[in-house]
Amino acid sequence: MAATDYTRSIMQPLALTMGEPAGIGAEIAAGAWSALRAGGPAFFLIDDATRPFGVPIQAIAASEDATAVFPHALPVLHRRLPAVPVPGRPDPANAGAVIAAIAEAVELTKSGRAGAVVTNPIQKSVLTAAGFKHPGHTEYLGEIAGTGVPPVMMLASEELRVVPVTVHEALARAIARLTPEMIVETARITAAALRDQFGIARPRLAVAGLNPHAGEAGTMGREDIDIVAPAVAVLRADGIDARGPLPPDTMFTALARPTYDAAICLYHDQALIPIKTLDMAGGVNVTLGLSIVRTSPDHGTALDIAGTGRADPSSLIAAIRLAATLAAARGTA
Ligand SMILES: NC(=O)C1=CN([C@@H]2O[C@H](COP(=O)(O)OP(=O)(O)OC[C@H]3O[C@@H](n4cnc5c(N)ncnc54)[C@H](O)[C@@H]3O)[C@@H](O)[C@H]2O)C=CC1
Ligand SMILES: NCC(=O)COP(=O)(O)O
Repeated sequence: MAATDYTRSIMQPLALTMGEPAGIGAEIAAGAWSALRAGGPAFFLIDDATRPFGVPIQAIAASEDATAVFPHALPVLHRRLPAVPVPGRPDPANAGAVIAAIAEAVELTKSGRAGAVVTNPIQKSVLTAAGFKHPGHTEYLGEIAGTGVPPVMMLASEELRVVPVTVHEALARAIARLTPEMIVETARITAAALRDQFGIARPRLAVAGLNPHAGEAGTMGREDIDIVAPAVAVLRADGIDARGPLPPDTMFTALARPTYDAAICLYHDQALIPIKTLDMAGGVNVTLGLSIVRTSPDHGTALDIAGTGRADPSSLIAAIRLAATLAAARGTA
């Protein structure tokens, strides 16, 4: 599904954040390095270099050192963690370092010293308890790398792209505050990104309904008539190839998926359940509407298996490859 391919020779190294130190971030970073060291895009990890990684690592002093080190060792930009990480047991004492790694990766990318940001998963509740004001990376990145439009979450795999209009909030609140304008703005940003970053000349958008059978002509809820249909009309008047509201239970079938380039969904799980069910290992989270390229694996911190050696690095590898491709297309790599 990616529009262009990356070439290591023209790449700035990608900045990979530590994520939750008690999660699987270090393990999947090591797995991704093993898979990519012989020819994939070079990256460096912002993390505590004194931790065990299970692969050869080399502490680097600056991002510029990463590409030469990468074929031989995982380059680690050393940032000390206050508390020694224990797999499966997040320590709020490390929250500041986790957030600082995200901010540093963004600064390195903005200043041209890294090609893109790839984030390892964070334990959102731990950061919130430590005072972090944002519910996730997406919202934080909108603040520190925004472009004047809301940041938009897209999850992309070979078979499907999904975009939730509302993201990290209670379902009841998401439905209560949904407006046609929110759908239109999200869909416009998505269409622009598909055209400019993914190389799709005339993106086709499928807009999900909210209610069973997209409201069944208003007999199962009026939101599809009052909120979703007017948004689709505005998009079509704009010249965007948008359809909907579509019955959400059938729009992700094998027959339906090839008929659109992205599904605009109304809430987090309407978007993420189909893509994770189809391809948890190949799905990538990419933030649209930023001044930089940012991708992430589609999964979370997996505290239940951290430290067991069972973590699959496939989604992180896909995230690194997509970041490199998008950065090359933007000319930042
Ligand atoms: N981009 C990010 O920072 C994200 C962070 N999260 C956070 O992660 C935390 C845990 O979330 P959960 O809902 O439990 O989802 P999760 O994805 O961490 O785990 C769900 C299940 O999938 C398994 N799993 C996940 N990744 C795996 C991998 N690479 N290899 C093998 N098995 C894997 C886990 O072991 C678990 O059984 C939460 O705090 C959540 O907010 C979740 C998604 C994305
Ligand atoms: N479920 C996806 C998710 O939570 C990712 O959030 P973000 O940290 O990338 O904003």
